[in-house]
Order: sequence, then C-alpha cells, then structure tokens
Amino acid sequence: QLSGTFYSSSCPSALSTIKSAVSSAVSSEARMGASLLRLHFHDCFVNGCDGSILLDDTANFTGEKNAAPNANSVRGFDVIDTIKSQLESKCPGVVSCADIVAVAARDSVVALGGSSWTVLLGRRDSTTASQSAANANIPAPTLSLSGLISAFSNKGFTAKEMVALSGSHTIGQARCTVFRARLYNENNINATFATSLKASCPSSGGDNNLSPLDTTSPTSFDNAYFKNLQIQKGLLHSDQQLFSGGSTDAQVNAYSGNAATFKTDFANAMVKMGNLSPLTGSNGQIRKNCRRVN
Ligand code: HEM
Repeated sequence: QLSGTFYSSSCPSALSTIKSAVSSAVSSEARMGASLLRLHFHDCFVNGCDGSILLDDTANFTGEKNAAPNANSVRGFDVIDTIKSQLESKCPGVVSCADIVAVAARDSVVALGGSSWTVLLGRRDSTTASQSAANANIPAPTLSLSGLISAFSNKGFTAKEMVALSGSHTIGQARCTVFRARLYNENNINATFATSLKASCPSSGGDNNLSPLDTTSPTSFDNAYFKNLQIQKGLLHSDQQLFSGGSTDAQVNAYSGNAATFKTDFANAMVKMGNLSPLTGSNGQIRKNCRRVN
C-alpha cells in the first residue's frame, strides 16, 4: 500500500528537503546519523512505523519516550522537528512524521557510508502511543541469542535478518549502564578491550558515559562491527551473543568477510522494517507537530 512516489505531486521537494537536513545534521555531529536510524527502529517495533515514538508525554498522556529502552537514550527529535517545520511551510499537512523518520534513517545510513534503499512512503501518524508496548517489544541488551531471535521473529524477521539489522551497531554510542555487566561479569570479552572500557565505565557511577558500539570505526557504516565480534570486542552482551558458538556465528563470519553482502542484506531488511504495520488511507492523521496529535 505504501509507494515510492507517494509525495511526487503533493510535495515534490519532500525527499530533497529531508536529505539536506539530515546531511547537515550528520556533518555537525556524525553520531546523529546513528540516532536517527535507531529512532526509526524504535518507532517501527512498537505497533508499527507510525511516528508514535515522537509524541511527548503530557499531564494526561503517557507515550513511549520514557519507556525503559528510550528514556535518556533515544535522540534526534530536534532534527525531526526541524524537518517537519520546513515541510509544513512547503507543503502544509502533507508529509507524515512517520515518513520523515523512515527517510531520515535511510539518508543517515547513506551519509555514513551504507547502501541506499528505496523508502516506500504514505505512512500516516498515530494518535496514540504505548509505553508498555515499547517496554515489551524493543529488545533489551541483556537478551540471549534465543531471546534476540524470538524478539525479531515476533516482528516477522528471520535470524539472518536479525543479524543484518544488528549490524547497525557499526555506528553510534552506548551508555556505560547498558554494558557495565559485560565488562565486569563476562568472560567472552577481549581483555584489553574490557580494561580500556573500564576507564570510562567504572563498576559504579558514570552510568551515562558513552563508548562506541563499534570500537574501530564508529562513524562509518561498514562491516567492522562483525569483525569486532569475531575477536570478542562486541560492546553489548546482545552484540557478542551473535558470535558466541551458536547458530548465527556463520552469518557473522559471512558479513565480516563481505561488506557488500552485509550492506545489501541490511538495506533489504530495512525496507521490511519500514513496512511494519503502517497506518494508511484514512487511518491515523498527518500531524502538524510531530510531538503531539492534532
Ligand atoms: C538486536 C537487538 C538490539 C538491541 C538489544 C539493541 C540495544 C541497543 C542499546 C542498549 C543501545 C545503546 C543505548 C544507550 O546506551 O542509550 C543501542 C544503540 C543503538 N542501536 Fe541498537 N539494539 C538492537 C538492534 C538495533 C537495530 C535493529 C537497530 C537499527 C536498525 C539499532 C540501532 C542502534 C543505533 C544506531 C544505536 C546508537 C544510537 C546513538 O548513538 O544514538 N539497534 N542499541
């Protein structure tokens, strides 16, 4: 139901407007590309790609921003607001917040060196959000391999697609609080890597100190993430689970040996993620402000 040409007559400059705003945000701060990619994932895994993650909490509305996986963690809202206000002046009431997030994720990956994909368009914005669904559906970094496989299988993804999508951790940063236990309690971690991380992630305190998910090239969308896993330099417990003697080791080896295959599989899996339960037709609305319902 979504279409690659959805805005060609109603807002012909929509895609170029998003692309230039993303490229300027990523050139001021490369990490923003990672943050915008993650925003799309956390939107889509919670009742579909419907912009629900963008809704602010109010006195009588609890949204997804303060769900455990998002609070003090998900970012990029200001970039989405900037794009939305540019599009509202060019084509008022036409381009959904959910589509802006989907295109911004693609443009972010491309800006950092990944392969492009065609973003199908025409998603509409939700009038609701669900903090409990965010807590239940966004995978936690404490999951085991089988937990990761089932979290993605619940959304229709194969284990191979889960591994490809996890390759998004080739960019961006994580807080000490989400990987501390791995540094201090796990054995399948490179000792030198663990020692150097402990300097900024002590056994107590420093919860918000950041480290790159890909220690080698944190602002390049390449296959270094998979090479790191082979030498036990995965940052999150969940990252290293993909290469821990289980069923996904072979896929990690394949992506480690072939960046082009990884980028193509990633792009195809992102198209599939972007198609998760969109609101179309007369469902939902086109928000004027991504932070609140009309
Ligand atoms: C496989 C299951 C996954 C788990 C358990 C997971 C977990 C996490 C955690 C804990 C962080 C750090 C958050 C923080 O410290 O504030 C993170 C960051 C990130 N995740 Fe994932 N994630 C997963 C899959 C994905 C997928 C599928 C994508 C995108 C398609 C993605 C994109 C990112 C990006 C780009 C960052 C860095 C964000 C930034 O620097 O702002 N992750 N993830």
